Amino acid sequence: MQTWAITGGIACGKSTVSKLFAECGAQLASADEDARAVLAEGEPTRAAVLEAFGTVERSELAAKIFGDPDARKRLNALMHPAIRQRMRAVIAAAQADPTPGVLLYEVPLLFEGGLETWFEGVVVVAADHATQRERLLARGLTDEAAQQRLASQLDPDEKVRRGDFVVRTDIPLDETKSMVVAVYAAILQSAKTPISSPTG
Ligand SMILES: CC(C)(COP(=O)(O)OP(=O)(O)OC[C@H]1O[C@@H](n2cnc3c(N)ncnc32)[C@H](O)[C@@H]1O)[C@@H](O)C(=O)NCCC(=O)NCCS
Ligand SMILES: Nc1ncnc2c1ncn2[C@@H]1O[C@H](COP(=O)(O)OP(=O)(O)OP(=O)(O)O)[C@@H](O)[C@H]1O
Repeated sequence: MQTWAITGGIACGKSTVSKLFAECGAQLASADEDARAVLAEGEPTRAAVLEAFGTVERSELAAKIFGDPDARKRLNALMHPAIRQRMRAVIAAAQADPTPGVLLYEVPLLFEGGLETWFEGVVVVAADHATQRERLLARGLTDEAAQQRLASQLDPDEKVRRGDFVVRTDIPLDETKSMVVAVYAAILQSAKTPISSPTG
């Protein structure tokens, strides 16, 4: 199975676009879900975060880290090794799976963490800055909290430059869907051709 990453700025539409790829046949995994899993009851990372931050409550952690780069670095240092361990296991299982198809891993901080080399290619989900901000405000974030979250990640335009394919979401959903169908076909097409075929 091929292993591809999907990334993009906050609220650019990674989850929505991933679901559209799943409708095309892709299997999905998510580093955000891995991040939740390592904070589950009984996980060593949960105890370490609780000790360092006094809480594992998501909104409280968000309030502590998005406006404070040092705190964010400390949380990343506690959580990222465990998240990466889970990711490696999922990727290894997909690589060992001879079934044709694509595993698409949603990794918000792919380029920030230098993880793009783990994958055969990268799809970047993009929306303009105004759309991103609008979506964050619609989720109930204050203007300040939205700005902090936007500032805590690599510039989305830079992500677009580094991707193999781009899917835009600041356009009507039907057009986004058409882009996904075209990109999925191109990913399948890009599968490495065997050096020799059974027919020689
Ligand atoms: C701080 C937490 C508890 C806030 O949870 P909350 O439910 O409010 O947000 P959620 O997890 O849905 O994340 C939303 C988006 O925020 C952005 N984001 C999350 N963590 C970070 C971070 N450390 N640095 C920059 N952006 C981040 C990503 O774009 C992510 O998709 C949570 O984001 C977290 O555990 N972050 C640390 C782990 C991490 O780096 N996760 C990103 C995927 S590896
Ligand atoms: N053309 C479009 N394509 C995708 N999403 C769209 C489009 N138009 C509007 N949306 C909306 O934009 C929002 C994108 O949110 P989504 O949760 O997919 O983003 P995300 O990048 O996964 O967020 P986060 O960074 O918080 O994990 C959804 O509410 C979706 O309905």
